[in-house]
Amino acid sequence: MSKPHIHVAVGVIIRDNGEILLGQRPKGKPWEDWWEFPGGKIEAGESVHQALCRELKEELDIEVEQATPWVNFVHEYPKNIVHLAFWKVTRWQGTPKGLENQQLAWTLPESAEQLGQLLPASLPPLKWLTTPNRYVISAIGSAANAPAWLEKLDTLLDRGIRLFQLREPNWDEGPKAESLKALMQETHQRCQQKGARLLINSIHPKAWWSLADGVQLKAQDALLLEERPLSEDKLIGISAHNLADLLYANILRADFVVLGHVLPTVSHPNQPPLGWETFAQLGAEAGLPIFAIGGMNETLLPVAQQNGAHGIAGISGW
Ligand SMILES: Nc1nc2c([nH]c(=O)n2[C@H]2C[C@H](O)[C@@H](COP(=O)(O)OP(=O)(O)OP(=O)(O)O)O2)c(=O)[nH]1
Ligand SMILES: [Mg+2]
Repeated sequence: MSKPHIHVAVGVIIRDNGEILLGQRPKGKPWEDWWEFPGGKIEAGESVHQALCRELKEELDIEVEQATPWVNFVHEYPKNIVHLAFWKVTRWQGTPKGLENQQLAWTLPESAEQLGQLLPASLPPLKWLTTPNRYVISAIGSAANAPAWLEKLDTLLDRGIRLFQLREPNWDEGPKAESLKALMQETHQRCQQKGARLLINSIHPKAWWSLADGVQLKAQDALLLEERPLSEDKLIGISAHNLADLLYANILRADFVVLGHVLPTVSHPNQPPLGWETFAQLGAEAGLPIFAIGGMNETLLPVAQQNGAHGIAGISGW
């Protein structure tokens, strides 16, 4: 017999200091005592947003004021298949109370598992939450431009950017040059000092990926792989342009996807942009956090998030 599908609206309620709210499932429900994000089943005729607001009122007595779609994630349990629509809730009225006699706890994502066992499908969001939401991509070109790049890097680190990508298809000595490797190592060291991460585009040698914090795979390079190419402690991003790329990112168990280009951009003048509507539709199928790329700048981060993005990525615009 085929398993039933359950559609659930889930609130990832986030305080300004990064803490999230978890609740312990009440006695008598399936998975009693396991920790989860507040939320519950979407009823017939309800939108996800309506279900989210209703569930958070019923379970916590809060009124949602600001919420954005984040990741739709499917998980197969022994008895059913759950479709979890994770939404970020960033503003609400009232103080959460356990109206179903459930225990509640505020915790940083990295400490959440100290509370006790979390539902299996609720573990991936803890890792996603540690992924920064602004992703800066290099375009340095040559060793002569290295001082200007390092100065820009320091400025961006000071501004709180915590995710970078080295991507130098047009490096004057070629993308495998020793001069570029040396600059990669200097860049990585400066990132490490500030707790930022540096990914290496897959046009560069594979040996560099694990010297840094992981890889950003071009879509066609991802398709050549059969499994996740690096261990869980590294980050894997995949550049996607269509639904097939997104689904393949899932198979490779990537950490996130960069999807675009969303708006017109000088780097792809002859290809039509996706636009926000298509971005949102495709993103809803990804099952992973998504960065919007193409014509982005920081003022567009809220727009991107309203359209389901985890964050924004780009070369210029910082
Ligand atoms: N709320 C929530 N549900 C989750 C999470 N992770 C996860 O696998 N689930 C699963 C467990 C359940 O099978 C389903 C949610 O159903 P539920 O029992 O909470 O639904 P509900 O609040 O509407 O409760 P009820 O009225 O049906 O008793 O989704 C999570 O983080 N939060
Ligand atoms: Mg519930």
